[in-house]
Amino acid sequence: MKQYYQMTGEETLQAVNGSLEPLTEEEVRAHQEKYGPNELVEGKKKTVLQIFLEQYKDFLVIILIIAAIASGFMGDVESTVVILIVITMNAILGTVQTVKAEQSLASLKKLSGPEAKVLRNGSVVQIPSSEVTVGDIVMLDAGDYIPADGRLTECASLKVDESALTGESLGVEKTTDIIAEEEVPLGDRLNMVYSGSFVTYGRGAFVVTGIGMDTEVGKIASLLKTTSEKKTPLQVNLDQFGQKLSILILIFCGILFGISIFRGDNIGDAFLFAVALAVAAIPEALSSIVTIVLSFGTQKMAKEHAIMRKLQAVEGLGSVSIICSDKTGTLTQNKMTVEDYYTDGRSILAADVDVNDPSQSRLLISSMLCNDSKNTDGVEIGDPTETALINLGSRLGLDPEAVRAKYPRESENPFDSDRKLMSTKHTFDGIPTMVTKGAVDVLLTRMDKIRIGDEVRPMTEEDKAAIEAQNQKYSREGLRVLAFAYKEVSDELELTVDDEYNLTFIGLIAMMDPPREESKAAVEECKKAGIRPIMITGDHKVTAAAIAKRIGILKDESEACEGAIIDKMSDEELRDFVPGISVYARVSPEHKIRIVRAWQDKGNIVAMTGDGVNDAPALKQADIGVAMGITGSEVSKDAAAMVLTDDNFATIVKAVENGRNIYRHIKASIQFLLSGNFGAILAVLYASITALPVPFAPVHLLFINLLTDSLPAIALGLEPHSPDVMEEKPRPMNESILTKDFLLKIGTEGLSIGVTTMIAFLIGYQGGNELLGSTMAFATLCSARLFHGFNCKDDKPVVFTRRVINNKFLIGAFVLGIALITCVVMIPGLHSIFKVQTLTVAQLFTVYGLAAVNIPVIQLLKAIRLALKKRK
Ligand SMILES: Nc1ncnc2c1ncn2[C@@H]1O[C@H](COP(=O)(O)OP(=O)(O)OP(=O)(O)O)[C@@H](O)[C@H]1O
Ligand SMILES: [Ca+2]
Repeated sequence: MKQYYQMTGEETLQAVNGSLEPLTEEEVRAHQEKYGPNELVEGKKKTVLQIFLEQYKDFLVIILIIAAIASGFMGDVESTVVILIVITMNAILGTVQTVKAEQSLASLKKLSGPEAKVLRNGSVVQIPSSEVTVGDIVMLDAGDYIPADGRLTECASLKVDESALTGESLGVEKTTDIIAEEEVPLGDRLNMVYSGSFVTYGRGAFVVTGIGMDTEVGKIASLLKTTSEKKTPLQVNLDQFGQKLSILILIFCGILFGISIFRGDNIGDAFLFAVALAVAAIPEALSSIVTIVLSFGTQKMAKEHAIMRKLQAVEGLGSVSIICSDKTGTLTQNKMTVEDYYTDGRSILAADVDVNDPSQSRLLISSMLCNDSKNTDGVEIGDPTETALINLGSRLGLDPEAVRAKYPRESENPFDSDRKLMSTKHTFDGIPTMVTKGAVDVLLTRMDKIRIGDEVRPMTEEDKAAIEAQNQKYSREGLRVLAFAYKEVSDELELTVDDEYNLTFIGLIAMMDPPREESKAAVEECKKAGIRPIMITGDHKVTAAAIAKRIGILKDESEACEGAIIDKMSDEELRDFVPGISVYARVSPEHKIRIVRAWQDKGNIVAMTGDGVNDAPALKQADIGVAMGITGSEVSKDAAAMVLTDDNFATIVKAVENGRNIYRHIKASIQFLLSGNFGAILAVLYASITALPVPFAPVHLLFINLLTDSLPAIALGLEPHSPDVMEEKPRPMNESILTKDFLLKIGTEGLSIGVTTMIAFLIGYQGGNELLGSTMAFATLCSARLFHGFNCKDDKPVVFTRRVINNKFLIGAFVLGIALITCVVMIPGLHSIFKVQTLTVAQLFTVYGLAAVNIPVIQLLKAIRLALKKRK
């Protein structure tokens, strides 16, 4: 059989579609059914049952179950049953949380999945790559990922990076020509494109011949390692801490067990208690709390237009101290309108452009031809710089499609932001001509003639000075300026970038791109939060500085520079240079990487935006690479940690706020769990030192730790976000979550909980009634920890403010927990199961009272800690 590369594009289309027409709706559906989704099959997903069983995986829980069953055989069947029930309920709770977290992460993944442009019903539409099917015509632009394998049908300077498949790191130049040979290796099939590679330059289109596992990458996909979700730095940190803590707790429980035996207690009971204490006190849930809080937090962020592609980055957001942002579209609206024309040595308001004036009409027509944008009934497709140009034409009565039909494009050099130029070839009145547009400073070096009216003459120094002066004038007003030029060429010439010399000047077009309304406030917020905003743009320095001044990024012109100036600097020099600069203009992607690195070397966490295909390395180098969801290339999105669905600078700042909040909530949740556990251990320790009876039965500890404590812990993770996180400085990047301050807090708060618990025990035990003592201790410990949830909401005293009641989950967890513990001690039927006795109303209120004391005491501790901190 003939291979696709041995056929023409048409033959291929005929072969896969049975016709030369693009697929119809029905054919698309039929093909999707026949070939399945365009996806690489990933490793098997865990079932809910597997997740449930994993909850029991913990070694200690298994020991506990064995101990409980053993003690059941020795007579205490009720304890056994209750312990099993409590553990099962805990496992169900864990399963529900895990499944929910996984679902929300999966939906996040879907949101940030790759997209492709295909021809459907005669127009180009953007669809998820997974919906591309065999026979589709896919359109390619620089920066697009190739979503499937296929035969090229159209090719304009198309270059493709196929390194993922062939290892060849240089871009491969593609053609549509037939290849006659047989058995051509992958890398030499120049008329084919393959899934997994991406376009580095130019444009093209291809007909899809293979999707999903039938593609060349699909065939090697089974060889590729599936990357499992990496743990975040915080999780690694917590896992290590958890391990150390577990060892300490196990040693403690071992000693306790020894003491009990020494005292002559029942070995079985003592063992069960020691294991239960270990299970209860070891915080094995720490790293899963992080996952849960992150998954809910990222969902909130997605609603606020920031999609996190890497979970690890959420923590990093809180440490960001530098945000490097694009100008066009991110700080500005990217809604351009033409303000001014400059030709024949004078400037003309856009509204006054005269289509009958030879120079003005030449400029207008050139601007519509050397242009890839479209405006179909108000729907703009393409670069706003270019839509602005055709919109002006339409307003002046020239239909862009009619103009393009009259002077069809014969050849082209696509725009790229390194060259800052674009050229197309057309025939005007029988004369083949190349039209070039681009940055004024670049074009000025390429022009040697000027056209005034219908006359062409050599360009003088005065002409150049006049053009440059006009450019400065526009730029100072914050306008974006493009220059236009042309050159007569030979009929058969296929354009290359080497042709863009010896041009004839036609004129300038100045466009307005107003700053976004929210940019100024966001810049201010950054500064308040200890974050330095920096503008990095491809645009002209004067334009960039004018806009930067308007939104508060720049105070003085001296803080603006051109990217080229850093070419001459060594890395050390650059490090000393960057603090003085707030605006980098005419920047190339290589400059971006160096600027990021310089700031990182100075100990900063850097967020950097990027949209182009060449920005991917800078996005990867930055701690938080930020891609543009609307205008960004697929390659840049793939390299980024975060994608903005509204391309807005203010969204980055909002994401930082969310990141800081999420981190704070994780910390609160951990503080809650650890201080409560510590309180319980202190109570047990006190009893064993003073030779009092053990204050709790095993089921008490399990009840608290596995049931009533888990809900407030999650609720604290879902605390409403507070804007005051933006009043703090960025968190130092390698600061461990377990700072001395944090451990001190856990220690003192645990002490307060432990003391109140033991007071309750002693009150109940007064008359030697062990059961009453342990009932009161159990009920107090349980309630105290529920109250303590409110203490953990904030570092500052919040309890006497309205914020105390703003978390409905926490209130719900509190009410439910108090109701449960009250039922346990007040319903006689539950007593033998839970090893408690009925409390009198007075005793019950003693319990509540002692538990509640933890609020004023701990709030006072906070106030003292804050005061001490201030004095320092
Ligand atoms: N479509 C185009 N055709 C020709 N020249 C262009 C085109 N778009 C931009 N330019 C020129 O190239 C320069 C760089 O453009 P580029 O897209 O890299 O950055 P930008 O959009 O101006 O700024 P930012 O980097 O902030 O998004 C522009 O200042 C302009 O002079
Ligand atoms: Ca840009």
